[in-house]
Amino acid sequence: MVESLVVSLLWGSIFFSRTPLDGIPFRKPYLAAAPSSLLRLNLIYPPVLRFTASFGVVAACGEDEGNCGGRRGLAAVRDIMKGELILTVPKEALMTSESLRSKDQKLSAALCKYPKLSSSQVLAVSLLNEVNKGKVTRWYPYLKQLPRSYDILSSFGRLEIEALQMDDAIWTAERAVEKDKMDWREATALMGELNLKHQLSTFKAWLWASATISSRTMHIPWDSAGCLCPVGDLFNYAAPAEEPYHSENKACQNVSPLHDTSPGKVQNSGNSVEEPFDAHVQRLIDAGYEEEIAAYCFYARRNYRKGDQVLLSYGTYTNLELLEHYGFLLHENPNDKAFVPLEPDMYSLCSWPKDSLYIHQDGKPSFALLATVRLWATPVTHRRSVGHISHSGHQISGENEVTVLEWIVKNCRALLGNCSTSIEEDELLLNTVDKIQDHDTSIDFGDVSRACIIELSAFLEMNDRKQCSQVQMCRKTRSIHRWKLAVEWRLSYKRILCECISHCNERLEYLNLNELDQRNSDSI
Ligand SMILES: C[S@@+](CC[C@H](N)C(=O)[O-])C[C@H]1O[C@@H](n2cnc3c(N)ncnc32)[C@H](O)[C@@H]1O
Repeated sequence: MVESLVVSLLWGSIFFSRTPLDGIPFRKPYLAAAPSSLLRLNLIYPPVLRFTASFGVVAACGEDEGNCGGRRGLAAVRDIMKGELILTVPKEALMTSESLRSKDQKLSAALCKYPKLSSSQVLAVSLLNEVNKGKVTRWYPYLKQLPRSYDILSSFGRLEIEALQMDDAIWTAERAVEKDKMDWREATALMGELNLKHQLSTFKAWLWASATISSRTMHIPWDSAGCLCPVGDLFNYAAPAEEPYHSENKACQNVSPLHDTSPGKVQNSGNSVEEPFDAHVQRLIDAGYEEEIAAYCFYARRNYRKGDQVLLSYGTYTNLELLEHYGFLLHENPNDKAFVPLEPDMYSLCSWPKDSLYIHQDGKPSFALLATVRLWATPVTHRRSVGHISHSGHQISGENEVTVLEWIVKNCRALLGNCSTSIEEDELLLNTVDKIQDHDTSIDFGDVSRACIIELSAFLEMNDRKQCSQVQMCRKTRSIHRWKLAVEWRLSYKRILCECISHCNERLEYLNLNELDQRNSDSI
């Protein structure tokens, strides 16, 4: 049996660091110092007292705001084996639209009048309605510890969106903002009927509710909006590691934010999962709702040492998707991708879905991208006869391959050339901003472009804290954080494009050498 509750909650400043959380252990001294107490966990939400847990809750809030987005996580209080059940959260402790409306007649009656609202809109209104109740709701302790603001794309302002630089990303961010605006407008009549306080009916409040749902809900079979799961929603993310690296089968990935946690785990009599796993089955199954015991169950996806941070895979995401749904990105994300704009007639040439035509994080073009460009680079009259070669992933001819690689290089270069700053300038911007934030005033801007200076000036203005109220300071801090996320995102994207250029150039060199060898041997 899983040992009974050994949980501690600690507020400290462990993760006030710019390093990604993924893989970084919590500092053991903090963990050792953490008061192991049911009482502390009880602060989050009383029913968690009945949870089974074999990890500690380590809270780390390092910034001037109370609950700043993603600084807390869960750490093991003892060694944990891969496959062990580490947390169960009973159904009655899950916050769902259904559980909220079943205890609130007014909400239930009002919702009946708006059958066209989506599940996410219903959950957002239900969440705001619960917050509106203040201390009288049984959910108050849980609601109180939710982050006060988020950094998902729909919360980005103009400057932050423009800092993404790439058209696709800017479009994604604008679409996210628009979607939230539309959802909010459609729900305003319902919120009016519920007499929500003015500040809970604003677009800002809607953004908060929508971001809470996007970044914290977990998949449940009976509601596509998912559920909020106290304590379970403190697990931070690690990209699915055992993912076959170049798997391009998107169909079974990325099912839903937050946690694509398909149930179906095989369990043996002790609470560990049978080994060996089928890597495919293992991929996204470290948590899920289990009907038989009516609880959300969390399993360790690997072995952990005492003090390690315990991580969960929410699914397979590119950095832009992580930013869109969760408000963070990974500096080393094996599932990151870059997309180059294709020629219009390329789409009609292939049956591959558009999102399979991309460049891998290591710079290699995807199978589908290569196959498509190979066919496109073939004279129209020959395409039918060589279609099977491109579809099997082989090069059509040396000449064709050179055209393909050169086309990819040209397009990567064009994308990089369209950006107002270079990779080096982005690195410099991030370093400079860190220095400014660390109060180091001796900054050498060096030889940078005008765009870089304009962006830096905008940042300095943002960072100007003179005569700022506490609220304005918080707003500025968030804005700077989002802007940095945008710069980090475009930097990682540009690095993929650069890797791709190097990869294609190496291949071109190899092909040229081969051709030279061939010519030499022909002439002998
Ligand atoms: C389900 S919550 C996890 C708990 C959260 N850290 C907290 O303090 O409440 C998901 C959020 O945590 C943060 N997060 C999760 N994994 C992260 C990671 N690997 N790096 C940075 N932030 C992460 C992001 O803000 C994300 O939206």
